[in-house]
Amino acid sequence: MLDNLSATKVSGGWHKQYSHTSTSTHCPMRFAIFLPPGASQTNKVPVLYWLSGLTCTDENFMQKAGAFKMAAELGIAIVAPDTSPRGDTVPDEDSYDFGQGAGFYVNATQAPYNTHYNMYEYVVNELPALIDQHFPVTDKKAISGHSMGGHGALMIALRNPQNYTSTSAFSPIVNPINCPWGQKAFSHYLGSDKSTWTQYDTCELMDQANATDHLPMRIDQGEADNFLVEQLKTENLFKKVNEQGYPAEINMHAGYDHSYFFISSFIDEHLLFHQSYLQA
Ligand SMILES: N[C@@H](CCC(=O)N[C@@H](CSC=O)C(=O)NCC(=O)O)C(=O)O
Repeated sequence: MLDNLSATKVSGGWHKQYSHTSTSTHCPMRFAIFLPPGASQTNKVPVLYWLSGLTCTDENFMQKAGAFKMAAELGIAIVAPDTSPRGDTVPDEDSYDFGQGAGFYVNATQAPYNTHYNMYEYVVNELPALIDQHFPVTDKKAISGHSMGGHGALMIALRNPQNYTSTSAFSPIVNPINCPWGQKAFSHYLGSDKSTWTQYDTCELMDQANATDHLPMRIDQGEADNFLVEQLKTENLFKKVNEQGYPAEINMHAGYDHSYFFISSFIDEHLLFHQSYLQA
């Protein structure tokens, strides 16, 4: 059952927030959806799933990205889930890069995280089924995200190419098994056996991708991003894309940092990129 928390008209469409009890994360989960003008059961629209980064909820992208005007024009719905399970019964840690707000889009295997921290299952299966059931959407889906959410979007698209028409990311963590954010999260959620980590690593997954499963991919990265060298490791993705001949466009931008100022500067280009595949 969906509980409607808010409904706000914007750019001729509607921004709505919902809560529901999740079978994947065993707690109430919140998500937001933008429905463009005219979306109805007789005029279904494609969906862009947006995965946010560390510390975010369903609200950061919706309030800061400035995506509604273009999404309304193109007739694309946008769905933004929360970034982790939440609540008093959900294990947490007093840090911004692990625990609540930092689910890393994996299915945790280690106690005490494995009851609730199943964001991979939630984003890949449960949420799209819920959206398909309750909203006027077609079966065309794209997936995008920022930072930890960029990792989630690319990784999920690489593992489930049949589910999506295209994928994109802003400032993604592309090689989490080799950066401090990823190593901290994966060691707690997945345990010390690093062979279980590679299934959630974009660079590793690129090595395994069949050419027939390649998806159109776009990445935008700010050159003044404080996290670029230590955490995001975009250069490792450049190498993989070249080695594998993966159809990814990686755009570096002088002067831009890691913030939503950067995302809002290029979100229209990402929506237009996805539009060309969603409407094909
Ligand atoms: N130092 C910050 C780190 C948090 C941060 O920068 N979060 C980013 C995502 S980082 C990678 O996933 C973000 O999107 N923040 C929300 C926003 O609205 O800008 C801290 O301590 O908070």
